[in-house]
Amino acid sequence: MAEIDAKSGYCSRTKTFRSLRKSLHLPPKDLPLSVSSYALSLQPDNPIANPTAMIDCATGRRISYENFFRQVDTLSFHLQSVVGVRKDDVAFLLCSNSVKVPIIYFSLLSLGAILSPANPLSTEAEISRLIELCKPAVAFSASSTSAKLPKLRLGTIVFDSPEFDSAVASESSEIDRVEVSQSDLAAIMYSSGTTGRVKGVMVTHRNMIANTASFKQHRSSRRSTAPAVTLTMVPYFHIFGFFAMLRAVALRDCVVVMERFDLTKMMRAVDEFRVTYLMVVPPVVVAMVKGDAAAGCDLTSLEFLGVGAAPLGKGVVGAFKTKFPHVVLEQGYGLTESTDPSQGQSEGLRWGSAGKLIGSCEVQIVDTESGVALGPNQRGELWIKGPIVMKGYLGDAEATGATLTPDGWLKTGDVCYVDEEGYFYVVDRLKELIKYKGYQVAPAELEQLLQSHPEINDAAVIPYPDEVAGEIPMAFIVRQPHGSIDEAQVVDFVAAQVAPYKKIRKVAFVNSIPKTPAGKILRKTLREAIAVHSKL
Ligand SMILES: CC(C)(COP(=O)(O)OP(=O)(O)OC[C@H]1O[C@@H](n2cnc3c(N)ncnc32)[C@H](O)[C@@H]1OP(=O)(O)O)[C@@H](O)C(=O)NCCC(=O)NCCSC(=O)/C=C/c1ccc(O)cc1
Repeated sequence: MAEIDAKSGYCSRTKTFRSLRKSLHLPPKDLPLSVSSYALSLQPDNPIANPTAMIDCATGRRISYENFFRQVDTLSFHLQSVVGVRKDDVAFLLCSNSVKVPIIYFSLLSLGAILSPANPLSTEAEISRLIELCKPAVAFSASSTSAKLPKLRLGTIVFDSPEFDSAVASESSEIDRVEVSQSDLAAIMYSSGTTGRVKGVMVTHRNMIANTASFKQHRSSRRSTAPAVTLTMVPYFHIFGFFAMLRAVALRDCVVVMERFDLTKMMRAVDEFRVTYLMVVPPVVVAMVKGDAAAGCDLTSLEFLGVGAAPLGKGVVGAFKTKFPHVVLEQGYGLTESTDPSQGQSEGLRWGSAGKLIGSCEVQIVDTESGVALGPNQRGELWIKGPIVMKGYLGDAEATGATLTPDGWLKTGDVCYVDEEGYFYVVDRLKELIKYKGYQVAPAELEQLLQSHPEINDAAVIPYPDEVAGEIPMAFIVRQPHGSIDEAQVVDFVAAQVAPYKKIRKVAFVNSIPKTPAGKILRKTLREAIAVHSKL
């Protein structure tokens, strides 16, 4: 069609950018299919039959694919026949990375149960807010975190227990077949979206199938015949790590599971297990570039570094390329609400770009003032449409309506532009969010806590640039007239009530907080003041 520019994908008639990649090869929409069945159906396509499914990075223990599938089946049988898990039951998961987590995820998905994973470092108060949202029937937890969970209808399964081990090792029979539609919910993931309060993102099986299909298409350009080995240190309780693991299993990679990030151990694991793919967040790239943790390690197996969840500075990209010239560094762009709409391309990468739009999707760049859709090289809010876009926020019609348009566009809250060759660039953020080490921190949540302190009259929280973490939460505090609260007391007060990544890490005392006449905090004014101050 002449109205679509072949280089940028921009359609002058609809004012949208179309994907320049092949359409995704997706199963018919109305075919009953869970993402677990879809993932397993892709496996035989892999020309390199990889026998090992998982390696526990800490112990070197291996689980073969044969054993992995057997354990998934046995656990599914146990969950269905002993625990009583049924289709559409929500399973709340409080698990750090472990080789058992993929087994739990695949079992639950095959039963049509809905996964709802959360950060195990969350406090009891944070967890009870999530539980209120997703109303789980059952939970999975490590023994160290199970006390933070309330009593649930089908109880809590402690996965580092002898009972769990015997449940996955016992004899099992076929499960009662469960028909899962692609439009059914596969997961409820947590995000603060473009505003403060935590929301449950409804991710469907179709969303996950589309994401996996896109990844498979992307991978087909790989030339090496060595077995693909993916090391995942990013947590499986967020969409980035979840998908890194799911897609690696779908492509029959060997997955090296790292529970807790440690740079030296990660480098040694790349060497020892001949890792080809490493999925990381920007602070890890910064650490790889700076230190000498790679000294003495043979990293020649490493082909690809996938970076997501937060922006990566140009300087870091350059330094990485100098230090690891044989490794392709690809930045992707993704959010929980849309999985990943763009992926880097190994051929012709652009510095600072998050790659090109995946197949079967379209985007618009919308002027934030006028609402008019813009063309190539113009900056505006990124809107996305396609099979990867979430169903909405659980039980929150207001937030869903503010984020999804009636004709299916997802407003991302990110300011982007698409260049004349169809490359994406993320340049700013409209949403009120802090990205600490790739984790989302909602300023409004911290402000609410601060404002509850008797010695604090008013408070505002903004992102403060940090070389290692990307951004840290900084609080501006107005003391009560006779209040004497100091920096350490502010930090400790918040730290006692939130997961460690949400801690306030910098404090300034001010006389007033700049606000609009309607009382909305002018965070931009505070951010600009900080920018000027830090240049002095
Ligand atoms: C490896 C990191 C970068 C660094 O690890 P760390 O330094 O050990 O710190 P932690 O983050 O594990 O822990 C945070 C804090 O909690 C502390 N902590 C730790 N475990 C404990 C403990 N058991 N007791 C008490 N304190 C503790 C820990 O010490 C630390 O404190 P501090 O040093 O003060 O920051 C880690 O932060 C990390 O994995 N971050 C990734 C977060 C993440 O996955 N985000 C993705 C969100 S989803 C998304 O954006 C999607 C994007 C996407 C993009 C592209 C796509 O293609 C698709 C999708």
